[in-house]
Amino acid sequence: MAPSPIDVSADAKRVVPMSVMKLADEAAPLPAKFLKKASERPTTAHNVFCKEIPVISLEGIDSPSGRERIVGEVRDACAEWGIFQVIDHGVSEELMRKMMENTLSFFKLPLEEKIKYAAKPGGFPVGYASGSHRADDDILDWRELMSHRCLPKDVRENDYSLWPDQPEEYRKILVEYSDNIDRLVTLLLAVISESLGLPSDYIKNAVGGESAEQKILLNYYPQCPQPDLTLGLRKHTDYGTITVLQQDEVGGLQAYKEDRDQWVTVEPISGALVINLGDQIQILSNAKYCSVEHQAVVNSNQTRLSLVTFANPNAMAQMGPAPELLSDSNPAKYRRYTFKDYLPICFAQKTRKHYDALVI
Ligand SMILES: O=C(O)CCC(=O)C(=O)O
Ligand SMILES: [Fe+2]
Repeated sequence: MAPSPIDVSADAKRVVPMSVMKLADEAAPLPAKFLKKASERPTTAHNVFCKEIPVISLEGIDSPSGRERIVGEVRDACAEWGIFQVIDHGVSEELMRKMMENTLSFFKLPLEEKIKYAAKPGGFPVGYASGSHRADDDILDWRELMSHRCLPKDVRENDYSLWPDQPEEYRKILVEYSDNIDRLVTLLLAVISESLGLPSDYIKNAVGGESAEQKILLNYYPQCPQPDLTLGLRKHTDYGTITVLQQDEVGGLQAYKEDRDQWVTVEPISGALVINLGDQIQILSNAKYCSVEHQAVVNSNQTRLSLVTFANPNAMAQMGPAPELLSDSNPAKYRRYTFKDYLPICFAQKTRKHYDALVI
């Protein structure tokens, strides 16, 4: 008997047990595999937006007074929120729109086509997955995802077999987007360095300069028959340096405001990009800044897309609190490590606060 077209390998079968998009079309009730524990279910709706999360214009970054304002606003946003939005950031709205269109076209392909790019289980997914990319997950997330290793360039070039050849412009647009977001990341790392009183190139150098890693993750959250009982993406912190997130107009990204014990929903602002601090900034800043816990909620009548760029250190980068920030009154809170050793901690430990494993 000819193998079924989706039966591409034992690994792929484990990673892509079903299409969440297809389940969404079949409507209620929510399959039990997606039922989150009561303590993990959403408490704030996808469309109740928090107006306090800072929105920072990067216009004027090249003038001394503009830069001073931006560094000050970024310092406050990092210390108070760990998440903020940027506008006037130099990534064109046309490119952002094309990325959204291409991503949507990819997810609309038949499952047989998407599964050609199925991610292997374990670690950070590379390729397509649905519900979860972990082989051992009991409760799944209500999302499909597609993910690519984009930088450094030699990694990207080795990875093209997992880059779809349709829609036609997918690869070209993704490369352009990757390069544009990388420029923005370089700028933001300079501003964050300055906001900590460090030289502009400090963090960029600490994470491996031009050898730093970039991954782009595309999330598709179908409409969900019972959104109160599940999540599009469970709560976590991002393990890398910083994350740049483009979301559509639906809303669903939520950040946990620890001092208020409250989940707040990030308002979708056309043309804006959301910036999340990752664990590496928390550790490098010796917890002056914190990586924010966040999650994605879903809703019953709209699908949602988010395009997420992770700027991570190079695997061999030596990470730890910046010695320049330490003193007798501010001793190191975390031990030093090689970034490649951080990932197994993240994926072995099912808790969200991976950096706890490094606390001195
Ligand atoms: O879709 C979102 O808004 C959140 C995505 C996210 O946090 C992630 O992919 O790490
Ligand atoms: Fe995240």
